[in-house]
Amino acid sequence: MALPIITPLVAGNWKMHGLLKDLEEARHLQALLTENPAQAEVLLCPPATLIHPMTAILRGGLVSVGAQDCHSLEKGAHTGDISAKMLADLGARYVIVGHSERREDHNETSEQVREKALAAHNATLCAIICVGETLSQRDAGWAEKIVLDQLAHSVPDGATASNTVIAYEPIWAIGTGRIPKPEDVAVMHQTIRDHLADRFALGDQMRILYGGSVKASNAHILMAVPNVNGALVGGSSLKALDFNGILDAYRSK
Ligand SMILES: O=C[C@H](O)COP(=O)(O)O
Repeated sequence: MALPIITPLVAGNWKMHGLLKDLEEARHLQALLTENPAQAEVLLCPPATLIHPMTAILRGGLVSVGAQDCHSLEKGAHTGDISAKMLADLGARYVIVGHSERREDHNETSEQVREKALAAHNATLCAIICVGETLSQRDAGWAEKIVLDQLAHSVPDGATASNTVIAYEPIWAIGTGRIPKPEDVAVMHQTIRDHLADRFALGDQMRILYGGSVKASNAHILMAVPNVNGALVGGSSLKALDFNGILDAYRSK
């Protein structure tokens, strides 16, 4: 049977980095992509403070804008929180939910992540749902069990290939410069693919990103692993030239 054609997604997560002056990097990235397009969808997820000005700068171009988190409710008395509907109102098209930094810093459970993903869907945003194991869980041989449990509880039943993206991020690879062996990435992405294909009608077409210390020098190896349909990039997404180097994995030589 022929494999489905999946458009890869390369998403930059700026985390808590970026002031107004850094929008210049988004403008530069857009110019680099216009000059030399990549065979991938490209997304930047800046802090909430930059979503609106970034969408204004990137409007009509090749780079979409997303957010890094949302509340599970549409509105209400939740000081400091932002709803998915508000993010859509600003021009965001995606929202990351369940990043390991939020699971850790804010004690977010998979059940809460699922509610946030549902809120994203209801606001017509695509949810990028993050999963991944710690180093001790991997060393104990539990990595796949942990990720399958996170998927079972974090991905809502209404997920489709157009409203949901899965990002596999081994926590020990985030910001450390360490990456898993490509064969280990292949095993985990196949495990995730099997789960999605069993559960969802078009689960074989849902994008599965790899995240954790992706940079220009390793992207071509990681992006060539079967069932890796793009990347979730942290540190190397902050500078246009670094991010553009990763996109070379999706340009013809
Ligand atoms: O969201 C992005 C990931 O946490 C990866 O971050 P990193 O590329 O800095 O390792």
